Amino acid sequence: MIAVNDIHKSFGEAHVLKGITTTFDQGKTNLIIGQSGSGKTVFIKCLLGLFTPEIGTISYDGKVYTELSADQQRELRQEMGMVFQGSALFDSMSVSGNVMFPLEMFTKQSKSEMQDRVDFVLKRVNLVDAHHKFPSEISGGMQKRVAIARAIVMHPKYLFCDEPNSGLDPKTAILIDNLIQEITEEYDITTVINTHDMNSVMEIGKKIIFLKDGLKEWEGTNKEIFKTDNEAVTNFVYSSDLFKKVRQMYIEERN
Ligand SMILES: Nc1ncnc2c1ncn2[C@@H]1O[C@H](COP(=O)(O)OP(=O)(O)OP(=O)(O)O)[C@@H](O)[C@H]1O
Repeated sequence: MIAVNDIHKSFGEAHVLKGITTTFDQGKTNLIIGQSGSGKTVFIKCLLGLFTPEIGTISYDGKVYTELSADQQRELRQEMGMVFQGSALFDSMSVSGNVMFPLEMFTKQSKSEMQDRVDFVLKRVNLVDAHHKFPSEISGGMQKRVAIARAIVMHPKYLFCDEPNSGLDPKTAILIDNLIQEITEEYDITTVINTHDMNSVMEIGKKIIFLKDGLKEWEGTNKEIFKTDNEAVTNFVYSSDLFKKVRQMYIEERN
């Protein structure tokens, strides 16, 4: 579990995060949503330890990041997996090489141990015949699977995903969402996803944090977001007529 307590982050005069308090539960897909510029990326970078909040604390299963030694912080960061927007694979490395990279960097495992683990995670993300291919030779959806395999290869306790569905068609996006949710539950990972995808909100939003102007405007589940009267949330989530109709039908069905 990650506990965030009143964090503030500024850049010069710009006060970007203005006191956010929340928790992200283990074994759940936790989503951060909000308009462009609301502070989602800065928030996820604070969770990754890439930015240090000036005020407030972030603790990871009871360990407060800023109270750890440099070595302990490094160890904690090795427990974090990251799926970057656009996958961020190394173009010059094969699929297998990309997934093996963190093991080569951070462990002293033998080549055959590493290969076994790579084979296991690639199989887990349903990529069996792609080991020797290069990123440019596989589809965007397959690239995401490789990025997920690379993010979980070190058995992370925490998984962060920045816009995991960007650039994917709706059907592939659903498959990737489902994969992230399955992996989160199967390995009991605390997963935090920064997303603009309303389908993800509805389908895998076990906990949703809505940021507005650097503050937590609302939090709840995907069931509760259907019913909320919070105007900022409804204007954002139901900005399209289709979603407005879906919400209306859902409310009528339940009355
Ligand atoms: N390194 C930085 N230096 C100065 N200002 C920054 C920095 N990073 C982010 N900001 C500012 O913080 C604010 C929030 O940015 P952030 O990227 O977190 O928004 P976001 O919600 O992720 O937006 P989007 O959905 O478009 O990615 C913006 O006004 C941005 O200009």
